[in-house]
Amino acid sequence: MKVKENVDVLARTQQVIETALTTLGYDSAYYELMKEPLRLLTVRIPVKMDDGKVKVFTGYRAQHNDAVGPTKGGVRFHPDVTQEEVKALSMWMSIKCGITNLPYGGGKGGIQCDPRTMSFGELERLSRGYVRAISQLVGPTKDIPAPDVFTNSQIMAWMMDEYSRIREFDSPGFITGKPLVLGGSIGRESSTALGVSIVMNEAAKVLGIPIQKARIIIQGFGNAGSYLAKFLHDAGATIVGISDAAGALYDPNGLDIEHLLERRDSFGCVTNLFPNRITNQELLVQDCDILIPAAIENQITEDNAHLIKAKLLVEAANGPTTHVATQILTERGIMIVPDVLASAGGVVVSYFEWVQNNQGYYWTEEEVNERLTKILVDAFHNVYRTSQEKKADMRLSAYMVGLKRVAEAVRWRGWV
Ligand SMILES: NC(=O)C1=CN([C@@H]2O[C@H](COP(=O)(O)OP(=O)(O)OC[C@H]3O[C@@H](n4cnc5c(N)ncnc54)[C@H](O)[C@@H]3O)[C@@H](O)[C@H]2O)C=CC1
Ligand SMILES: O=C(O)CCC(=O)C(=O)O
Repeated sequence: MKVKENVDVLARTQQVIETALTTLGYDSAYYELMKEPLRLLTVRIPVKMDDGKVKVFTGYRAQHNDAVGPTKGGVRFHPDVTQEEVKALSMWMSIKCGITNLPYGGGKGGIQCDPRTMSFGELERLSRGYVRAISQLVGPTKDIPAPDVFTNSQIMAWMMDEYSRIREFDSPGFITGKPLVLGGSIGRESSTALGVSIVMNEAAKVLGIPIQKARIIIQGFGNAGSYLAKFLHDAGATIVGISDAAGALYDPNGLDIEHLLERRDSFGCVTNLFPNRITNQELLVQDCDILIPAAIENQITEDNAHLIKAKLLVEAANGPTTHVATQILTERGIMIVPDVLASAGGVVVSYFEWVQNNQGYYWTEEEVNERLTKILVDAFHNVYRTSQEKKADMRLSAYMVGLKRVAEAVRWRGWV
């Protein structure tokens, strides 16, 4: 009987990190240091619920490596959050920051909860409780959180306010993804999607796919997926499929994106309004030129990789494709723009937000977009060139580019 592939995100990340460091010629001590976060904090957060009862939530904050600079990465609120997932997510952040030359290492946080079933007040108390629990470990020069799945600018605002109260001074640089009036950056909300479209354009040029004629499927209709649908639709592409946690919609003639954007709820759900929806798994194997997973991990596995019809897979989500699926798709000649490159636009504009907070001087939309575009176009070509030179797949190449920067900082500091 065939053994099922191990889809554990931490194990597969460690595997690629080890291969990347070995290929780059670093000795095993570098891998020993980087195969786990330097620090992982687990916290228990008591929250008074609206019915008067206390519910205790589990949360995490992982700091993968701070040799390059303070750690940086989002906080997710999701029922499936685990310690292993948060660790892997923090490692991916180190690689993203390395690829884009940001002065950060990787961090990530998460709370096991379902914000879709919680009131505004309960969410505020949970967000503030999380900050109180992790406040010793984080800060504008230590570790800077940001939004991720099911967290948004309101949650960032509560977290920033709680941190400022604890420290007794206004600390906008503690967190990014804030509302503009509290020191947010123009363009942060749409930056992950804009970044995906920038690197996708570069990949499409390499493959000779004209975006205006491309048929595109996007899995996930939240922050990343919905802005992406808008940008690509506005650029003339045909969005033939979208999905959310409730299911998926597919129309080979193109979906009415404006209507779907108007009807989606604050958790990125809209397909529940349509009786003709299909499943997320059915959507992924429909006909298209470009497939963009923008939801959660482990969506493309050994079970469906051989059925994918797209010529280009652009990973807006973190970790959507397993190790075996990466091999199958690469062998089939399908180009993968890996998560650590494709979804880096968010952290790049978060960095711009932090710089603006430190300066107290705010940039225009043109300045943000121009700088973001330059960083990501360079990053794409650096990773693509590495893949050609080393005859490596795009994921391994991205890990090599990102980890080299971390390894060099580790070496100069004399840690290894
Ligand atoms: N928001 C950001 O700045 C960044 C987000 N990302 C990644 O992009 C992906 C999406 O994040 P956001 O758009 O921010 O989150 P979001 O919370 O705004 O949207 C999540 C979307 O995924 C859908 N979803 C949730 N569970 C699902 C499931 N089991 N099956 C199918 N769909 C499901 C939701 O319905 C929603 O449409 C995540 O992997 C995240 O880590 C990466 C870089 C930055
Ligand atoms: O904006 C940030 O600092 C981090 C975004 C993030 O969590 C990610 O890229 O996965």
